[in-house]
Amino acid sequence: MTGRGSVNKKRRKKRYTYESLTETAQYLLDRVPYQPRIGIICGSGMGALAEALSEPLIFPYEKIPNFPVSTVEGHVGQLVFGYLSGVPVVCMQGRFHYYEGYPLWKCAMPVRVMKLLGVTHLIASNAAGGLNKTYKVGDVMLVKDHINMMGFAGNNPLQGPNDDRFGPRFPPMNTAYDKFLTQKAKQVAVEEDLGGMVHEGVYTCLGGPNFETVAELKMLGMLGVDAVGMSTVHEVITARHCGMTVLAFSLITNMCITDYNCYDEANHEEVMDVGKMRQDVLKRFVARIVDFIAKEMLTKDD
Ligand SMILES: O=P(O)(O)O[C@@H]1C[C@H](O)[C@@H](CO)O1
Ligand SMILES: Nc1nc2[nH]cnc2c(=O)[nH]1
Repeated sequence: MTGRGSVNKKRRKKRYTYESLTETAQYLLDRVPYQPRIGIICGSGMGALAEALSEPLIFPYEKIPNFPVSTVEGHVGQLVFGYLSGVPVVCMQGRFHYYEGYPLWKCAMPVRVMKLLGVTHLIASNAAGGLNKTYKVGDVMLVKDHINMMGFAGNNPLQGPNDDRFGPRFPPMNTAYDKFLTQKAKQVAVEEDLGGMVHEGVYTCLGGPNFETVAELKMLGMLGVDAVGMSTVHEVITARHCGMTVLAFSLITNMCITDYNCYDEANHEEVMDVGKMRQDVLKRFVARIVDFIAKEMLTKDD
């Protein structure tokens, strides 16, 4: 390969360093008059979560040094800083997926940037297919654990040289999802009248972009998976590696089809429609959780 092609290939492969990520964070800190403490990642169709922020400062990904760009419909592709429940937060309105052609370390890169910005708590949302038969479209599943399917095949966002300034070579993952915060989120859900629609379950991320076959879904069900998606796991691993406290939830946007006699098909339009349908209730839900983190958890970290 010669000329532009080889230059692009080198760029794609070049890993971020602590220094290059610091440069990205510094670019943002030079333009934002505060440090966000809570990071929020919007799932497919859930970009409206960022619209709840007051005094928004918006940075399109293509303008941020070293940032990848969003290529998926329903992921606007911008970082939004602002206040939610009076708390300074940063929100990813659009995330990166493996199927877009980005390696997992690149998909998870914004989490490390958040860390360098001062974020200590991450709220990651996603759209997912419901595999647990008791779930319904529009329900919310608080993630209590994940199965890193891609990791089974050796694909992990922490693969490659470890930088101890972010975290240890061998991070534990049995406490990935904060129990205290998850319990509180459940309580908030009941108070917000989401009660019957909120579950706790196991999420898995597949590489995508295709939705699953019936046999694949049957297998995942046997493994104990409650909801299937194409994101979040690599972000959570990266966040836990650098010591962040994590809450994650899935919006169940479609039920997984495990019946060979059913001819319905999963599709991205439906995923986005359900995200829009639930956007107001999710905005309130996330705002309450941010309020709780600020009052009950941030002070302890200071
Ligand atoms: O970014 P998330 O995980 O919310 O997006 C899900 C997975 C695919 O990107 C897309 C499929 O419709 O929704
Ligand atoms: N892998 C996967 N991702 C999704 N995102 C939204 N729905 C689904 C689904 O059914 N499968």
